[in-house]
Amino acid sequence: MPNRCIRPGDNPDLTKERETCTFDTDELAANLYGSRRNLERRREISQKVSADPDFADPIPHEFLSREKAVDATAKKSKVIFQKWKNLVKPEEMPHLVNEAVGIQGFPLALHHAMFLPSLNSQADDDLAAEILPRAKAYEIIGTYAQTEMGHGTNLRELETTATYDKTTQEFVINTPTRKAMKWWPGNLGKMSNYAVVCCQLIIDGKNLGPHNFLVQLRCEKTHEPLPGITVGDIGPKIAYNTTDNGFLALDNVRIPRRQMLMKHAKVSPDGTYTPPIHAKLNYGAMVHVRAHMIYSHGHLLARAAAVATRYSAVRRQGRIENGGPEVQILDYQTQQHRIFPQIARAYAILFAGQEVRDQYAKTLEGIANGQADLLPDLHALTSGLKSVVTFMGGLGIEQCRMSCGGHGYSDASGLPKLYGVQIGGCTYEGENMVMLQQTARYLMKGVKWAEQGKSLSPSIAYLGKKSGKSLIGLKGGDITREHEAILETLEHTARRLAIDASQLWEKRIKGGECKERAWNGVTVEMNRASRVYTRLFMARSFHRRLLSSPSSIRSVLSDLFSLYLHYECVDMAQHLLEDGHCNGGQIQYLKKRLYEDLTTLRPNAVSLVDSFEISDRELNSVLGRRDGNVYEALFQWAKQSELNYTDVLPAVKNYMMPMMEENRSKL
Ligand SMILES: CCCCCCCC/C=C\C/C=C/C(=O)SCCNC(=O)CCNC(=O)[C@H](O)C(C)(C)COP(=O)(O)OP(=O)(O)OC[C@H]1O[C@@H](n2cnc3c(N)ncnc32)[C@H](O)[C@@H]1OP(=O)(O)O
Ligand SMILES: Cc1cc2nc3c(=O)[nH]c(=O)nc-3n(C[C@H](O)[C@H](O)[C@H](O)COP(=O)(O)OP(=O)(O)OC[C@H]3O[C@@H](n4cnc5c(N)ncnc54)[C@H](O)[C@@H]3O)c2cc1C
Repeated sequence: MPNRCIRPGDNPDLTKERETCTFDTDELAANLYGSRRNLERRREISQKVSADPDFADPIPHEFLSREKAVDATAKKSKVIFQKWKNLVKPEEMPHLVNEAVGIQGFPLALHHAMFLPSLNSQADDDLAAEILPRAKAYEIIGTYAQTEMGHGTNLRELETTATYDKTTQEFVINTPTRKAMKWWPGNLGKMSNYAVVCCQLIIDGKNLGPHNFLVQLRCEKTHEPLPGITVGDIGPKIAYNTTDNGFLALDNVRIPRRQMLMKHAKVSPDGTYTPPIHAKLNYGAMVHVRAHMIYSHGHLLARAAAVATRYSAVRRQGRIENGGPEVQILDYQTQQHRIFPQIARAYAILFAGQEVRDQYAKTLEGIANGQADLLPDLHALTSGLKSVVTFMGGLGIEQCRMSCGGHGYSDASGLPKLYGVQIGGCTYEGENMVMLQQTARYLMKGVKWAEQGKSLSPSIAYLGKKSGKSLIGLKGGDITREHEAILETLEHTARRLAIDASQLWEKRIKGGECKERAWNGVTVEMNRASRVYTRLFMARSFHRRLLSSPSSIRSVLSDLFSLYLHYECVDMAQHLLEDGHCNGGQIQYLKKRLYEDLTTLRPNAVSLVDSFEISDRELNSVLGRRDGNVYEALFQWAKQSELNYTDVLPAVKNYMMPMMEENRSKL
């Protein structure tokens, strides 16, 4: 089958892998990216970025100091948002940014991810008309400043205040304590001159809760902080080090009334407050990022899987049979068991990410027409997905890293940085344990609605179904029926965990605890229920994609889906067994099927990651390069280390040599 990755001069092991492929890699890539046209555009952008001298890197970012890396990233960002701005569609921008600057952030990341979305969805018409054209034209750079040093999760206790002064029709924005300083917002430290700042709205001494305000932070001409504003960078982090996550203190800074984001909640000139149609519409920018980060985190896992798979095809180490040749490490069952589930999960996350983006768009349409009824379902789903996907992705990337042995520990592999970026997602946009509880709240309502025979939205329709016996392992050789049997078992498990958690909660309440304390006593079980609900959604979403896929890729997607389901079930075996819905024999059957899947997928493994269609530049990994010529490239990469600029380092000359000399002279 055609695999356009085959080229002369490639590592022969990798070429052999591509020759055994049983499907059209372009067809799968086109399906993944929505159409042939989208795939072609993706390639076009990759090629043009590589050819643009403005994006050339004299040395890899890994060897730059933080300051130089920030500088290089800003320089390229200017090229993107001036020269390239009109050459790509908005939906192509993330790919362009990944290609041109990489994954560690850039000066306009938060401008795009949260500043513009906040203004778009929360500013009233007047403010939007004034500020949006300027923000969209990059005349100003903005960010989203919500988290404080003392509070990130519990937004109700944020301390920054916006007190309305009727006499001047202004808000006075103030940071009352050290721990009330805004702390963490991306691009706040050095790049942004404006921010949407989340503050407690105070009118006539009454606290009306967190609301968003547009605040200018720096002079548009000099970029110096304005009077009353203290702002800076919070320092180096595990990753995202080209992002200036920042701190901000506001000392009674006055802004006009109309700079409150008043599309939903409003304050009139005389100080009358009008609440929004849904109390949490002020949190819209977070829902926006949660809805979009699923897909981008799927892509991070896809990259790691691509690196580990390609490298494992070219790396030869050890023998499986005595006297045989050294084998490709991809032939070890343990290696396949480490890596192939990550390929399947990456596809699953990407498919789910695309579905949830569509659901987000529909919810926004409703809100624009005054209807927020789809929001609770979306909030539950995005909260669950962001938590499950970031955690799964982190584990998956780490498995991929370890599967590359020593070279996986080197920045040359690209894997340590991928991991650092990925796990940031476990914390930002709501710490995972906290967001899973948001999902659980919705599930608890769903359990009650199901008991009362009320109609349920599609994502929780399973709560209203009746369980039959698990048919796993009992349906013979028909793969379609086996998929259905597993999905039904997952539905049962998700339902059972939600009902059990609900009963545990009720029991504690009946035992005399208040609802909230009782909740804290069952949150581990609540979060389990949320995870399985989310994993069920992901499995269903993958299944929908399989059923709608063209026949040319149906077979490979079905193999991948089988592996996905078998792996998920074995991973969740405890839940399947706990209530006796499945028995030990069925789990053994699932394991046997999983090991068969590894063998089935082996000939297509490299081609499956080729279909992620990630260019060498974007992948930024010596181990994962398309041509597989890793050893020479590793040496060339290491030679660029600044420690190699000279044969004898000053550190050696000044300390080690004198020490050795002194020790020698003592003899
Ligand atoms: C676009 C591309 C993206 C690519 C990635 C870009 C990379 C950028 C990198 C990083 C950016 C990072 C940015 C940030 O981190 S911004 C800061 C994010 N902060 C958080 O997420 C804080 C988490 N905390 C909360 O969201 C809330 O405080 C809370 C939900 C935990 C609790 O809020 P609270 O006001 O106390 O509400 P309740 O728990 O009492 O809930 C009441 C009710 O409201 C529902 N609800 C809560 N939130 C929402 C919401 N956002 N939308 C809809 N509904 C919501 C909640 O479920 C309750 O419902 P009920 O049970 O029916 O009563
Ligand atoms: C890379 C990165 C980028 C970020 N970018 C931004 C940004 O652009 N803008 C912005 O405003 N913020 C940003 N943040 C901040 C981020 O949103 C917060 O750190 C996050 O919401 C978690 O809040 P916290 O730090 O207060 O954690 P905490 O709430 O202090 O969490 C600490 C621990 O307490 C637990 N915990 C807290 N509350 C509960 C609860 N109710 N139930 C059970 N357990 C609980 C948590 O699960 C966790 O284990 C960023 C953070 C990171 C790491």
